[in-house]
Amino acid sequence: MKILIVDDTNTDRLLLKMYLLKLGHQVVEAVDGEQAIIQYIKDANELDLILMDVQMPELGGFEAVNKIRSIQESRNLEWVPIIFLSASAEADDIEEGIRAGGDDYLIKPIHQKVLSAKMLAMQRIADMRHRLILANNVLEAQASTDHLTGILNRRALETVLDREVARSKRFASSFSFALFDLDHFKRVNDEHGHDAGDYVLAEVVKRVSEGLRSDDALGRVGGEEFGVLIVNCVGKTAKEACERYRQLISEKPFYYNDIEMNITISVGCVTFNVKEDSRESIYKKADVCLYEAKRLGRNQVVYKESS
Ligand SMILES: Nc1nc2c(ncn2[C@@H]2O[C@H](COP(=O)(O)OP(=O)(O)OP(=O)(O)O)[C@@H](O)[C@H]2O)c(=O)[nH]1
Repeated sequence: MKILIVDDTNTDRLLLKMYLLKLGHQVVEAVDGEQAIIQYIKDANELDLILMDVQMPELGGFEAVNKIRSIQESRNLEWVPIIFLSASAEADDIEEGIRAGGDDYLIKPIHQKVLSAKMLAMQRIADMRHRLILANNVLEAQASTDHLTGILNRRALETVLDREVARSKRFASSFSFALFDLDHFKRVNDEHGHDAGDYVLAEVVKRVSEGLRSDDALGRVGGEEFGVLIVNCVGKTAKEACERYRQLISEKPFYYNDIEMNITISVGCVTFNVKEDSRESIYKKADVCLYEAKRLGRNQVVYKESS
């Protein structure tokens, strides 16, 4: 485990450090409450345990832990178990420590056997926490991914759009947003089956992805409808980017088993107006352009400066 020891008494801190090193743990040190807070902010994602002395000058252990817990909450940092170390065995002190945000309390001087037994228990908690963090990462990735194509799903694309809208408003910069939809896709399913349709959807994503720049984001917003956030790109250049996506789909046929299919897309694109647009308004405007592209005969791009 990576353990933060907080103690203003050098001998206590060094003795504890030597013992923990002997048990195979990694140790970082802080000599007072303030340093402990700084160290926690720096290492929150790596720390497995904090051992906190209670009686320290300036910022005492209880106050330091109180602050650590509120920083953890407000900055959404990792929870780390905290054990207080104190010469006082008073029930009131133990109660105050746990209320301040500590998870356990050891009375000094700490018997080596008690310490090593506690470390064993903490190791189990640390292992469980790591497993939970890993499982959570997997779940988060799954919750933001479209299963069929592997790109962002609608919810995740909206989150990316929200971030870009906020960035644009802060820096008075702009971006463009495109919605595209496969033309007469129902026919693919009807004539060649759902598997062929699924293949086409995945292949469309592959081809359009080739035309994206690294900061752009592509997401599947509906059955056969996709959204593209085109960053730092407005006007003629945005329209050209959409033309590129359109051509990547129409320029060569799709093959599924021995079936040849000619696929096209219609694209609606708008540029974000910093003064008046929101995520919802730009989405609606792109949708109106897409509808226009369909109405004009499909396989084309309709681009409008947002006004
Ligand atoms: N294979 C497959 N088909 C899907 C999926 N999601 C939606 N679809 C199909 O997409 C088709 C959409 O049909 P429509 O909304 O009529 O649109 P369209 O045929 O593309 O016609 P236009 O958009 O007007 O050009 C329907 O047949 C849906 O079943 C999917 O995940 N896989």
